[in-house]
Amino acid sequence: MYEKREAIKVSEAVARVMNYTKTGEKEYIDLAEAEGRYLAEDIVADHPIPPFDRSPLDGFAVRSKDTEKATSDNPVKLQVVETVGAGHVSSTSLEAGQAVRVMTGTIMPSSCDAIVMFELATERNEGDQTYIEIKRSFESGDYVSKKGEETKKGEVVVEAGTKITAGVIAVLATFGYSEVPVSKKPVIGIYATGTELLDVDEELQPGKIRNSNAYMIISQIRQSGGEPKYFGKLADDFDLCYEAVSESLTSVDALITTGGVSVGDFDFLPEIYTKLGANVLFNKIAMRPGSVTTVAEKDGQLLFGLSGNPSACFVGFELYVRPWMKTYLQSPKPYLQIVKGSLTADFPKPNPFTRFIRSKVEYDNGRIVASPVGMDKSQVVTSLAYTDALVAVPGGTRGYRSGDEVDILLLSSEGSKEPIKDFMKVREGSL
Ligand SMILES: Nc1nc2c(c(=O)[nH]1)N[C@H]1C(S)=C(S)[C@@H](COP(=O)(O)OP(=O)(O)OC[C@H]3O[C@@H](n4cnc5c(N)ncnc54)[C@H](O)[C@@H]3O)O[C@H]1N2
Ligand code: MOO
Ligand SMILES: [Mg+2]
Repeated sequence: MYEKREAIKVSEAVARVMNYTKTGEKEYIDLAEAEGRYLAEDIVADHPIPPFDRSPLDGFAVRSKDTEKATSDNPVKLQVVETVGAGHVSSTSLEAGQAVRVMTGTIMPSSCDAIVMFELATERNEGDQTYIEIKRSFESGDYVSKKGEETKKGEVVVEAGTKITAGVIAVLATFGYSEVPVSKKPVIGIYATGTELLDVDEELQPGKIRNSNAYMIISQIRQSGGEPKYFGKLADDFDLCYEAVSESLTSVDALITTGGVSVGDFDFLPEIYTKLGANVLFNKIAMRPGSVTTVAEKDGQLLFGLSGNPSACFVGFELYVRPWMKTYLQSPKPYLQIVKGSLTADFPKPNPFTRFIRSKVEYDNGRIVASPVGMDKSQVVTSLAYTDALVAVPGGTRGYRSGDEVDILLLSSEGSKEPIKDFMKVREGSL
């Protein structure tokens, strides 16, 4: 029997999901494997950077007071008594009128307090002695890269929840993290439901289509920092689906199903949630695509019932699964980043529900513009290939014109700490 569903707002649906956040445990992994993972701890500098006063130039380490009187007419002459490369420590205690030849990165010789770059010194040999002439004075500290000038000991250099990029890896290596504390990846189970589904390597048959959603979701989970656990596809059979869903819950942090959440005769997810005794957080959202996206909770574990329609499934993941996963990974920015930019094409459809137009963002004269990438229907798959943003057209509007300023949800940005609020309306009347 068909049951009418109450549509809730997108912001409310996200908030209900986020009432069930968890954070992953900490584990240690090899630095070389750490890219793309999320830090489980603040990284605190256990030593200053630079760790010692050093020369930032190839040149000569000098005692500044020896250069006090140097001018172009009256150059000061210093004797070069040693050459030291980075990694070595000067063994000389300098006397007045002496200098040490040093390379970039060399620890400052103890009795020197300034660096004169090669370009500012004239070198000459007299017998077996080398001398330099300097035509200007140097202050104490001139051109010395001071210990701790970049980072003081005890400073937090990277915060917990940060995604590990090449730059973070450089910092971790600097501070000796051969093993990196990261949040365990949330294990997200996936079931694709539908008797019509073929495996990717199967020939098409009448009435059947290939299962694209499972592979799309696997990729979305990885992109959000999680570990997909694909259980396979299920034919539309209640007992089969119930058993499979109920059994899988023991081995995952959350479960995604795709398909079978609407009101069709073979849409079994709603009944499965009932039989499991799960609490349905919502089963209708005032959005397109993905209005039938359903989320249920059993003993604190979430079951994301994404739509079978590919675009609806894609959008449902980005809006509801992703922030939950990012919070598991301790990201301080779990929500989708929203920016304002202009639309490059008319979008004349009236919208009772908020519409998320699959789009691609680009920069035009320094401004962000979003171009819709294909047919705007829930069942469409091909437009997803170019989608890296969703343009939000709020419910109650009569469509937008090219050039209108709109809210753009960026899918390839790390995220935002601000939860989704109501989207900006350009106009309420007809075009
Ligand atoms: N009477 C009504 N009918 C429908 C409503 C409604 O409100 N009243 N909602 C429509 C909307 S909106 C959507 S979205 C779909 C959602 O359907 P389900 O989530 O129940 O998904 P299915 O019925 O299983 O499949 C829908 C569609 O998607 C294809 N599909 C399913 N799984 C996959 C997959 N893994 N890979 C690729 N494509 C998949 C499936 O073949 C169907 O064509 O319901 C509307 N109906
Ligand atoms: O849930 Mo459907 O995708 O809104 O079209
Ligand atoms: Mg259905």
